Amino acid sequence: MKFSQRLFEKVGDIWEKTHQHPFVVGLGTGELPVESFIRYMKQDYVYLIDYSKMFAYGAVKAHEVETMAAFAKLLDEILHGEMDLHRQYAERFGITNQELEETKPLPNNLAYTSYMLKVAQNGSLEELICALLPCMWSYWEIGKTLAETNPSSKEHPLYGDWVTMYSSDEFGSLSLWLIDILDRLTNGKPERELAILEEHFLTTSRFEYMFWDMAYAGGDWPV
Ligand SMILES: Cc1ncc(CO)c(N)n1
Repeated sequence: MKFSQRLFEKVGDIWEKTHQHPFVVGLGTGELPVESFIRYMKQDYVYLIDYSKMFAYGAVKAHEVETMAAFAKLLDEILHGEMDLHRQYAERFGITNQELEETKPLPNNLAYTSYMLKVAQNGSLEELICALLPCMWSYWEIGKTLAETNPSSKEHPLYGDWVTMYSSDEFGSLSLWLIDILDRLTNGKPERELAILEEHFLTTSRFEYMFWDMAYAGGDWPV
């Protein structure tokens, strides 16, 4: 079995719960309260600033020039493509770019990005990919599922752009590219090393769920 298949099976229950989360369901039906979406968009913007740095670290950790170039290109695409979606949404709500950038991360967001960046700084390329992959892969799964189960969700006046971006083949190709690198790097690795990689994938899959929960319900510092 390919290692990516093993990972996918390992997090099956967590990802299923993510698909059933009221925030995710509400994005598809259009019934998500707008306050939750605004909180999500602001939190996700500062998340993406750290997330984009994962690709900079990817270029540092890569073993081949072609892989370095692909990570560098993706860094640029996140800063100018994916984050444009958030800037456009913000503009509709009268939120400036400065306000977006100055968003204080809520505890779950901070914990999530700190974990990912720690793995990127201290770990191997395989570890970095395993910490990063649930982000893009689970979003693609969500985008595709929403577009399939609610065919009109891509047309929704507010959430349609979100569903369109994350269900796209272009976005999906990022996951497929990382999955392919990971399967090549892990081929023949001892179980001891694979278990560490699996743990990163499991941890960031849990953080993904917690991010939806935070976006939906808040979850500020208790004191
Ligand atoms: C929290 C989170 N995970 C994944 C993605 C997909 O890039 C995103 N924008 N935000």
